[in-house]
Amino acid sequence: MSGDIKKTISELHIYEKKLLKELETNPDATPEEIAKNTQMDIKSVMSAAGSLASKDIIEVDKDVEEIISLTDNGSEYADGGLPERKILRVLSSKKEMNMGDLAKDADIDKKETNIAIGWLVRKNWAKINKGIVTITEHGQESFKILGTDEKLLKHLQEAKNSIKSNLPPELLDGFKKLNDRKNILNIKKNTSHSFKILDKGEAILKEGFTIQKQATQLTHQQLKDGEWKNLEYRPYDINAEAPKVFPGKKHPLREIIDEIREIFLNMGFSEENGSIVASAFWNFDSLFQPQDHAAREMQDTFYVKNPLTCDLPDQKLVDETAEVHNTGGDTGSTGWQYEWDEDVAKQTVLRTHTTGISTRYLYEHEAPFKMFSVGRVFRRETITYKHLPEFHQVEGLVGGEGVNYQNLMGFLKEFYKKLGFEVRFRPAYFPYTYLSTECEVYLEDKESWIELGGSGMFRPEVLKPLGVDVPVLAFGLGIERLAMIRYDISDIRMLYKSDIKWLRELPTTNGVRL
Ligand SMILES: N[C@@H](Cc1ccccc1)C(=O)O
Repeated sequence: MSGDIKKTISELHIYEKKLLKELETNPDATPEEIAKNTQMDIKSVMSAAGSLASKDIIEVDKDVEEIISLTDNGSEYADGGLPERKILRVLSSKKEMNMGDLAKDADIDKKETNIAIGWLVRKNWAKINKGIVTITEHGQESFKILGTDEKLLKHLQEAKNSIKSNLPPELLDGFKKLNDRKNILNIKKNTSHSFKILDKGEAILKEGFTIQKQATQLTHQQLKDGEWKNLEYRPYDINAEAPKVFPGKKHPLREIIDEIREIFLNMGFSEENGSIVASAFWNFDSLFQPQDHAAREMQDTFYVKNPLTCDLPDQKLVDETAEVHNTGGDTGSTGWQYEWDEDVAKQTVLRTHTTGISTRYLYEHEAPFKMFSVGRVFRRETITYKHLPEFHQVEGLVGGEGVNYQNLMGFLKEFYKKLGFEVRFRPAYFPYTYLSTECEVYLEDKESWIELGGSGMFRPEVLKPLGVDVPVLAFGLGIERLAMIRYDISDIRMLYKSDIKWLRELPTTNGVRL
């Protein structure tokens, strides 16, 4: 028991202790008095009391008092009498009268007269016949005796404010009568609290405690001079509500991009960047995309006006690219069998994929290759829940002796696994790869597979002109769709909406709401 009490004491807040001590010396103190004596504000007193009550240390009683006073109308009745009394008074000397005269003599208005007469008739103090009112014998006898309602009127007029529970019991009946009539009484409710120490509170007081400010922080000095040993410590309240704070944080899309970059860097890839404005040569021709390919048509590609054209790379590369397009050169292919047009290759485009970075990288570097790049790409797409005209891709390639299609599947599987996705592969077609494959992931709520990106082994028609004679695997994967699944959003546009509520509430990848 004593152990329990000690534990309870150690968990008491300083306000609770102050309140308890005050009640010990001043058991009947009101909350206001306690507030004054302990120099707490009334709110703290009440919350400390509530807290003590919840631990069965004290009891909090609530008392509601009804304070009764007279309205102006009620005051008038107290002075001059109730309307029915006035009428009875007039009738007692005149015996019978018509209603109009009665109202005039009694000095009350018609409506009140009617009500009062109705009341007198019901009590058998008066009778009415064809508009003539007469007093009964019973009325004659009793008109001088005041009713309890009239006595209460007098009482209230003298007392001004009366507490209902203090009224003389014989007047309570009068209260009911007056309260049933409108506009005579004002009733105000006053709530007051009183406290009572319970057994557990007594035990705590018996055990004794000091009221000491509880320490929440230690100073260097307190540690040094040993004062920390004498301090009373404020216990932790792990249930206390903490304010929500929303400090700045990375945009979810940026976060997933950085995570992707980290995965590739960890897998030994080096990072490359390119410009979003590119020549058709790098974006299409270097990838053996025929110059009449559908993707180059206006509905898919944004062509740039300024600069309208780009310089082509050095002539040897241009010539070999042209040759491959026209005849296949010495790649074993027949090419596209047309007249490759330099002017088409010079056009400026907003890159439609990041794969142009890959061909350029292969041209500018020596094998072995292991490179990735993250960037924005642009396509004239109709906006839907899974399509945006501008989105991010992560592009990558691995090239060297012995690199093969199985390695490609291995890299992709590994990459998606690290991000937390299970993917499936299906055969696909790209003009620049063979074999080619597309990765897909299942969307639960749409009940469909969604394409995440393409990949394949670069064709000799691509590699030869670039001067590469080792096999190269390559991939280009969409990022927004991954973000959609990761953040469980059903519409890709959410990523660009700047919906501050969503951005704030969304936990960061490591689960912290930061
Ligand atoms: N460029 C393709 C993806 C891809 C990259 C590399 C090789 C094969 C396919 C796309 O944007 O969909």
